[in-house]
Amino acid sequence: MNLGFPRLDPPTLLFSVAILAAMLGTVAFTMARGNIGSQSALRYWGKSMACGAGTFFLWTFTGYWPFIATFLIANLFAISAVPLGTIAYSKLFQVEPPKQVFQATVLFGLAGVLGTYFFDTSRGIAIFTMNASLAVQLAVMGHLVFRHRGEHTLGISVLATLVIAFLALTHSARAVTAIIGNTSAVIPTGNSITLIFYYLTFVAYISSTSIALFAINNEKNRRETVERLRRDGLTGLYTRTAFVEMEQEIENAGRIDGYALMMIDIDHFKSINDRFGHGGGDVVLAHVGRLLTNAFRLSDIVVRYGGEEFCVVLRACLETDAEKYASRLVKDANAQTVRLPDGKTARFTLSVGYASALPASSNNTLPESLQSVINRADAALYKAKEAGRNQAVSAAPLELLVAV
Ligand SMILES: Nc1nc2c(ncn2[C@@H]2O[C@H](COP(=O)(O)OP(=O)(O)OP(=O)(O)O)[C@@H](O)[C@H]2O)c(=O)[nH]1
Repeated sequence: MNLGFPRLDPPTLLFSVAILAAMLGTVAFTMARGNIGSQSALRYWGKSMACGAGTFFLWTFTGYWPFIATFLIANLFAISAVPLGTIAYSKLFQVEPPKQVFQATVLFGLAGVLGTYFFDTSRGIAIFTMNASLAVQLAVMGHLVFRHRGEHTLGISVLATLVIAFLALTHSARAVTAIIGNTSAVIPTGNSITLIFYYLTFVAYISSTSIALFAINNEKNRRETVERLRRDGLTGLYTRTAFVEMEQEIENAGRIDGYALMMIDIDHFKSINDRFGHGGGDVVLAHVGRLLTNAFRLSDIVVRYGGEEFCVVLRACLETDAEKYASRLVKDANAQTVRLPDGKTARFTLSVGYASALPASSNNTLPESLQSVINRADAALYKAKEAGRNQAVSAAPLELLVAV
């Protein structure tokens, strides 16, 4: 049995890497069709892989095809691949890509190549500008992937970062050797162990970065789907089921910072439905959903609790602030007019019952359950309705309820 290492020859490897990059690019373009949210990111990734495939494919024909293709165009593809890939990651992470860095590196990299092609300047300059630019581009990409490594995609993100960093170091080393005198032209199809090593690193690069991008995209889709299922279709607010799932988290956070809770109900909503039809009522409900979303902080939890009843948890909110916010909400609702699709305008008022849950550090001995706070706010809402609606009423404190 021969246990020797199989012979890997650079031309076959080059061709195989080109096919692998083309395949991964095709997968990205195909996935882009079904991923509305990440369409642009996946398309950029497809373009990046296409550039990679183009570079390696053209290098395969070094010596057979014209120099303009195997040198000039191949290097143009090579210097564009990493920026396109980094833009793909930026789109996925919803951050601004460092466009100026890419413009500068593309121009710098190509300057040496154009010099060699048109003015016959030293190959060493082209080797330096291309490799130095690629090293910078890869460093930027690696930094981005590492900075946004998610909890669920940690392993593949770290692996991709390590491979990107290694490739960046490889290009830096080549740039340095070009400065200190090794300006000999590299023939991509030449038989050298260094080339084989470089191409294998490239296999690791395109595989790990593609898998990382696809995995991050999957995770993003999963999170968005879960989030969508937790939202009410009409108002976009959390559903009651989602609210119940947050119970433990609200109670735990409340023990440290306390919170206020409001139960909010649209007054005489049945008559709004009677006057404007169920569709008109739906438009008013959606309007109230937006009003509540805009009225509170992003960290607060706004829930469609029932048909025309809403619940808001105001994190770390003092009793006096809760009173202020509840009164302001009632006042704001009074000032609203809702334009309906048939041109009519509807108005509405709100009744609010609010209660405060104190943090564990205050005097109360046993922390109050979320359900108990809801019950107190609900009782206050009932009082607001009884007192004539269109007003906010504070709930009886917990101690008083216990004493009764
Ligand atoms: N358009 C629409 N109406 C809904 C929806 N869910 C519940 N409703 C209606 O909301 C109305 C609630 O009526 P009630 O509970 O009697 O209360 P109200 O008329 O608001 O009176 P008060 O709460 O006492 O001020 C009912 O007519 C329900 O049919 C919905 O998703 N869309």
